[in-house]
Amino acid sequence: MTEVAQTPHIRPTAPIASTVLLPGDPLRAQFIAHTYLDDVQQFNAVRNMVGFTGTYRGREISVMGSGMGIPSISLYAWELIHVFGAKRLIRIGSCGAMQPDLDLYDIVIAQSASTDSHFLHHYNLPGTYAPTGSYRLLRAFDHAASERHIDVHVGNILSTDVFYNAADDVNERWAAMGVLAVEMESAGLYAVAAEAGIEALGVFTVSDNLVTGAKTTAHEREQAFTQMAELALSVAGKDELA
Ligand SMILES: O=P(O)(O)O[C@H]1O[C@H](CO)[C@@H](O)[C@H]1O
Ligand SMILES: O=c1cc[nH]c(=O)[nH]1
Repeated sequence: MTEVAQTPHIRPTAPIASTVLLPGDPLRAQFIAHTYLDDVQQFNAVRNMVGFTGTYRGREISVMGSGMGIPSISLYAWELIHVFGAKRLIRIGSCGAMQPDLDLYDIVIAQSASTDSHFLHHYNLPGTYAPTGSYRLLRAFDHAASERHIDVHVGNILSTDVFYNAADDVNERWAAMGVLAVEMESAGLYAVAAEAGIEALGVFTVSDNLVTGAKTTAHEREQAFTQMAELALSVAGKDELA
């Protein structure tokens, strides 16, 4: 009998699709799987980092929590790619807007992800690497959004290691460089995907605005980011990306 591959963090009890949506919050993964996918099977429960596979408009798609921060998403992304054959990883996260004109629930797409993390140093490159999202996925998202008359903000975001920063001017300094919003994973995801030669993109719903102080609740962050989930599913379900 062939043994099913497993890792310290993923012990599959069902197939894993080649396209995986990755919200940070495992309960957001569960909500999306049960709200949108047909024939859902849970494939992972290790550490309660639940993952599910089902079909969306007939195409197999998985959705799994990535946890918070680059150390967490990078190990799940690495295992999904190198052990379970994932070809497209789409992060669907929440972000804090750094620009005043971004409203709660606006959609941000990370063309690139600046970072204050040291994670990229382990690639030992002779310069500063620029983590970049997949242009093909970005174009598909942009297209899907304009078909639905949804405005998206596309640009550079910050993937930070520090949610509660002791210095009080960091957000303004990144914002002055045109950075749209802050989250905590995409720079690591983009690097892991780039090294493996697969596609990745980070898409976000604005959960709070660091300039105006507006914010959503934990429950809204789990269950109310439906526009982003629907966009991601429509892109993941496209034949031309398979
Ligand atoms: O809502 P998720 O996808 O977890 O994303 C954001 O929220 C968490 C912080 O609250 C970090 O993981 C950050 O990147
Ligand atoms: O990482 C994050 C995510 C949402 N809002 C923030 O301020 N930071």
